[in-house]
Amino acid sequence: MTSPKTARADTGKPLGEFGRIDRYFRPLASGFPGARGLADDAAVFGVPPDQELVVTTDAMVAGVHFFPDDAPGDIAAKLLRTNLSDLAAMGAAPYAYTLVTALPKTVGEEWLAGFAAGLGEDQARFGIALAGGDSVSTSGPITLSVTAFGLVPKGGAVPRWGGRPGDRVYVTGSIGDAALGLEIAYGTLEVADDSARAALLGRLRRPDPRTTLGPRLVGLATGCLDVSDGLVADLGHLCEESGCAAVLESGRVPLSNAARSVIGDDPARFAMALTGGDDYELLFTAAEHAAPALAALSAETSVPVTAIGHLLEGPAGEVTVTDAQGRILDLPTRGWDHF
Ligand SMILES: Nc1ncnc2c1ncn2[C@@H]1O[C@H](COP(=O)(O)OP(=O)(O)O)[C@@H](O)[C@H]1O
Ligand SMILES: Cc1ncc(C[n+]2csc(CCOP(=O)(O)OP(=O)(O)O)c2C)c(N)n1
Ligand SMILES: [Mg+2]
Ligand SMILES: [Mg+2]
Ligand SMILES: [Mg+2]
Repeated sequence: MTSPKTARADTGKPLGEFGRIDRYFRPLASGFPGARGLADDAAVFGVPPDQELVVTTDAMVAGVHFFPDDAPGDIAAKLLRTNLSDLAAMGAAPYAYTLVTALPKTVGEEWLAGFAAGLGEDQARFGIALAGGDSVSTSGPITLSVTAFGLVPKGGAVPRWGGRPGDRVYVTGSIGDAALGLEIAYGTLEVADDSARAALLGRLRRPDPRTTLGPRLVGLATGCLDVSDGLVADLGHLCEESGCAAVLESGRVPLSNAARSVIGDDPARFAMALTGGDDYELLFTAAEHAAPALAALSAETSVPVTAIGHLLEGPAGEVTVTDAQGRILDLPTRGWDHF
């Protein structure tokens, strides 16, 4: 069903709530009939009979998740991608999303135009459409939330709690870039090499959700989640839910060239990489016999998959981090906690 509505003409006057929806958000919903042209009270969409809907919500607040003066297109990309990362962690393919914007009255149309353009680019990149949302004003900082809907074969969603003692622990891509990028953004880490600096800041601002690899883990991974709070903290979450413990061999944790050069032999920076979060890589477990299939999947999708440890019987949630010599590495924290 398509909406009879089209964007209003530009009259030069402030657009107001509905004018903004018309101009900036309606075009993002045009490819998705269930959005009903953003002209109805709600969206309506079905699910193919052999699939299930996977639903995830994440919010972002200026000053907490991004800097208030970050480019609006980057903010949009991070907002959508962090949610796509949660879909990937469930083994779900992107389908549709809803958007809540709570904006201070000082946020103008230039910001909104950049934000909507960023959403549009990523919608095309990841194959997802806007289905609806809400627009409110706030006397606080910019606050944004996306609810993402994904599709997974019935019964196939990969749980956090499927890990079993003896399983290997794997991570995609590389870890720590965003955490180092955050230190650069705060001005607490000096990086002279421009390309390393740009690479680390880039991973902070525009994470790379593993939307292609995630759905391929259905039936292969025993447990999975995405790394948002920090590698050690999130492995702890998987272990808590799986009722077991883990050993994380820190010497095996994949680092980008930029991260490796910035970390050097500084243990504090290495700890930052292991616990800083914002990675949006997939952290998953699989039985030992799945190793050849995972190697083939990694080659096929061009997404690095690295074995970094294993699960074992032990107190639920306990993560022992070892160094390259097998000694226990003491970390100041496991990861991000909002409270
Ligand atoms: N305010 C809330 N109301 C309901 N469920 C919540 C709330 N906050 C978190 N959760 C749920 O708690 C679990 C852990 O949340 P979270 O750590 O944010 O997961 P993730 O890192 O994947 O976003 C998720 O299942 C999430 O849906
Ligand atoms: C300005 C700024 N300060 C700090 C951070 C770091 N940071 C903020 S929240 C967070 C954890 C992930 O966010 P959360 O809301 O916990 O996402 P979820 O775990 O629900 O996916 C991190 C690492 C940041 N990205 N930007
Ligand atoms: Mg969350
Ligand atoms: Mg998650
Ligand atoms: Mg979190």
